[in-house]
Amino acid sequence: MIPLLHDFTGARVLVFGGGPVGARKARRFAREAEVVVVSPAFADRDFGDSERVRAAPDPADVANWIDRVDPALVVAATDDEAVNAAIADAARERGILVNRADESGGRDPGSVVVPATIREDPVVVAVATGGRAPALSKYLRGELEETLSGAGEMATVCSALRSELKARDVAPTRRREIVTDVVTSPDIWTALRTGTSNCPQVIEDVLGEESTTDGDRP
Ligand SMILES: C[C@@]1(CC(=O)O)c2cc3[nH]c(cc4nc(cc5[nH]c(cc(n2)[C@H]1CCC(=O)O)[C@@](C)(CC(=O)O)[C@@H]5CCC(=O)O)C(CC(=O)O)=C4CCC(=O)O)c(CCC(=O)O)c3CC(=O)O
Ligand SMILES: NC(=O)C1=CN([C@@H]2O[C@H](COP(=O)(O)OP(=O)(O)OC[C@H]3O[C@@H](n4cnc5c(N)ncnc54)[C@H](O)[C@@H]3O)[C@@H](O)[C@H]2O)C=CC1
Repeated sequence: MIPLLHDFTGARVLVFGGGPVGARKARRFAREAEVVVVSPAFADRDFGDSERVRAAPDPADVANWIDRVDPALVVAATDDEAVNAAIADAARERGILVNRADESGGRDPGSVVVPATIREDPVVVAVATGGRAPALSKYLRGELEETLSGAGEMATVCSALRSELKARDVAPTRRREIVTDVVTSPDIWTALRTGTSNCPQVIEDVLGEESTTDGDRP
């Protein structure tokens, strides 16, 4: 399986199953997509900003639901294996992505695994184990959260710095050196994490140093 980032803005996601797992997937996709959850019962959970429809389609009905909702992705999160299998078949026949929550390895074409995710916007890190060990994905997410602290702010600094350097016609090789120095500087990481510096301040410091260096050149 190959990790990709998929933009679900304006897309629909159809979730079958209103248990804790269906709720978790609904919350996740509702960040961007229009989510519809179909289930005979809904656990007392947060389903995010999703539409809930009370129904218990049998395996022969799921294709009709998919055709009606016309989703980009279908999630099979019921506790009924025959229903989940029918959902996967119907999605595959229609070329729609499918996430089966009740399956680990041996996945079919078009199937999607939902990774454990760390967000430090705009930085995103996803962890998966090929479906083998979801508990490990969850554990590693916890570990990585600490490592990634400040990465969002660092991304903002790099992006603004690149624009500034381009605007000043700094040569591409020199631009790369400067950005690499910033991103590998333990002092800047610490300053961003502790809030003792911020994006405009870092950029002012770096550009100040760069113009001094320029001035020193023969
Ligand atoms: C294949 C996959 C399909 C998919 O759902 O996309 C899948 C499948 C299954 N999960 C099962 C169990 C558990 N899943 C979790 C947790 C998470 N599971 C997630 C993803 C995935 N789970 C995909 C693979 C990801 C990968 O490659 O690693 C996470 C990362 C993302 C999310 O779901 O949002 C989320 C953590 C989110 C976070 O906190 O960051 C926990 C831990 C807990 O609940 O505390 C347990 C109990 C402990 C255990 O069993 O490991 C079972 C057995 C059911 C049974 O029979 O009992 C199956 C089915 C099977 O394995 O056959
Ligand atoms: N991917 C993951 O992280 C995990 C996956 N699982 C798997 O996912 C499945 C769902 O997990 P839970 O939410 O904990 O189970 P659950 O049993 O609490 O919920 C299942 C939901 O499916 C609904 N349902 C039953 N028949 C349906 C139908 N025909 N159409 C639509 N909805 C229907 C039920 O009303 C219930 O709301 C489990 O059977 C298990 O195999 C379990 C734990 C974690």
